[in-house]
Amino acid sequence: MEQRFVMKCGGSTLAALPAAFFEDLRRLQESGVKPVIVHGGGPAISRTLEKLGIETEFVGGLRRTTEDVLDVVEMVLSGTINKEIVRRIQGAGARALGLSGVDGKLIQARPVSNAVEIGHVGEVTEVNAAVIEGVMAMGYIPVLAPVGIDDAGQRYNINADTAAGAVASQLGVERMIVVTDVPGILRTVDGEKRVLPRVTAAEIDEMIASGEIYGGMIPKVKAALACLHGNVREVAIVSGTEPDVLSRAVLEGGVGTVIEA
Ligand SMILES: Nc1ncnc2c1ncn2[C@@H]1O[C@H](COP(=O)(O)OP(=O)(O)O)[C@@H](O)[C@H]1O
Ligand SMILES: CC(=O)N[C@@H](CCC(=O)OP(=O)(O)O)C(=O)O
Repeated sequence: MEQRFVMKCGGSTLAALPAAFFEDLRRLQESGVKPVIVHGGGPAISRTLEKLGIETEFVGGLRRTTEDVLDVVEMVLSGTINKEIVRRIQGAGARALGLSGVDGKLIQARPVSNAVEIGHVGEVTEVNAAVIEGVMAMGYIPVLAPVGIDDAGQRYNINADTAAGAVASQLGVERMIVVTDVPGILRTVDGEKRVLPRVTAAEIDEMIASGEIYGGMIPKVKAALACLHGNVREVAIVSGTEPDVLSRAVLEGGVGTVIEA
């Protein structure tokens, strides 16, 4: 079986991911499935900025990224977090290769349209799929930090959901699994919070407008809607602490909230 998928691993859930999560990933890889990981690390970036006394703020869900902030973003994402995930995968007995979007120009980017206001934040223009595929062909799980680069060598801070969606599109995988700290998109029905098993683009628009989808869930649903074309036919938003969540989401489907093309 040759089945590929992109997994986005959110900073909100990294510390809570049990060893069993990475063992599940190893078993999937052993069964012939090829994962590509794109990770976040927003909370760790915020903690480090705070320790260094550098102010940080989010504008429309994106971190305002000055030159000083960019240094910390790269240090934390491409260094600490990227290597932590690589170590955990290796600890589970699988092979992983950690890279950022700067390495081999894996994630090429340009400034977002409101860059004057929010600084060095990027949007993806191109993903070097051939190198990612080469890493997979060697039997390694690519682990990508969402720092992008342009032809002039400028680095960009890219939201990890956006970067994962772009990687999924360009690799043409069938599924993207967004691993986070909630079991899916929640909606209050009869005073009770419930996970929506499926959600349409129209419902997403409605829930953003009503404030039922807010904060860090907004870039996830936007990235999902943006990548659902071509081969990408399903994005699942799942919790990383549910047993065997990855293998169930990849092999069976119907886990967490599913957004379909
Ligand atoms: N409708 C919703 N259902 C579930 N979570 C939501 C919803 N709207 C907003 N959220 C928030 O989105 C968060 C996940 O986004 P975020 O904290 O950015 O995670 P990550 O680091 O995994 O990207 C949840 O913890 C929750 O606070
Ligand atoms: C531009 C922008 O906001 N970049 C994010 C990159 C990390 C990220 O997206 O991490 P999570 O997936 O854990 O939220 C940031 O600086 O926090």
